[in-house]
Amino acid sequence: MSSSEQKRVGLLFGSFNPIHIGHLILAQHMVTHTDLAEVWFVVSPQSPYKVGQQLLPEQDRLALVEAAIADNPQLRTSSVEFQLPRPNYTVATLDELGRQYPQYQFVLLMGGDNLAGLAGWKDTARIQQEFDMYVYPRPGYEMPVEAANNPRLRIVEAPPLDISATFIRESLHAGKSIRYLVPEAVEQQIEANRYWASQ
Ligand SMILES: Nc1ncnc2c1ncn2[C@@H]1O[C@H](COP(=O)(O)OP(=O)(O)OP(=O)(O)O)[C@@H](O)[C@H]1O
Ligand SMILES: O=C(O)c1ccc[n+]([C@@H]2O[C@H](COP(=O)([O-])O)[C@@H](O)[C@H]2O)c1
Repeated sequence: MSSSEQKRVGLLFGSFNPIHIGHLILAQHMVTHTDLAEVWFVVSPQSPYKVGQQLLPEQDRLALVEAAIADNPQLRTSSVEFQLPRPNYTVATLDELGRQYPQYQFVLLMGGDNLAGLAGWKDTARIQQEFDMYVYPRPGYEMPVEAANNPRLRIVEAPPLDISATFIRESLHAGKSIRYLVPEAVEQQIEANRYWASQ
């Protein structure tokens, strides 16, 4: 199959601790306004940049992502990293997905904050050579100047959203509502399980 015939699938890697509408709007924007047929949310049990941080167990984070996208056929979850060594280096996951799905062409999706840290990732040069990357602007993060020199990188102009999982966890710790910051099904699941509850 030639590369022009392959289905293009966007991969949004993240801790999703928890998933929020920033992730969902990013994914939907990419599926609607680019050549991607699908976006997969790849839940990372352990980001190399979050070692030592308290994270909800990965199965619970995955369940929240599944609840968030259940009614959207263009969005999917992937738990491929659950079986891979930790911390989860994205290059290893991309190799594994390439082995499992040779029929797809994968594109990396990320927010501007992750692009700013990309130079410090494992095998950055190989990732940049082998994969197209679509970047969604994130308030507070300038696009690095080197980004302009990468022919495989595309900055997708999209409405910026100043929403983070950190803010959601802090709101829950403080006993504040997270209504509209996450889908209703996610809010209900968080409440029912008292994730990040104040006491
Ligand atoms: N509001 C947003 N705008 C653009 N990109 C975002 C936004 N929120 C998350 N992303 C992107 O989604 C991916 C996964 O992010 P992650 O799961 O770390 O969420 P987060 O909100 O940044 O979490 P935390 O606040 O816990 O660090 C990253 O590529 C990140 O850049
Ligand atoms: O491969 C790396 O070196 C690497 C370094 C930092 C982050 N990542 C991945 O980037 C994704 C978002 O990470 P984070 O820390 O913003 O939640 C997550 O899937 C991490 O595994 C990957």
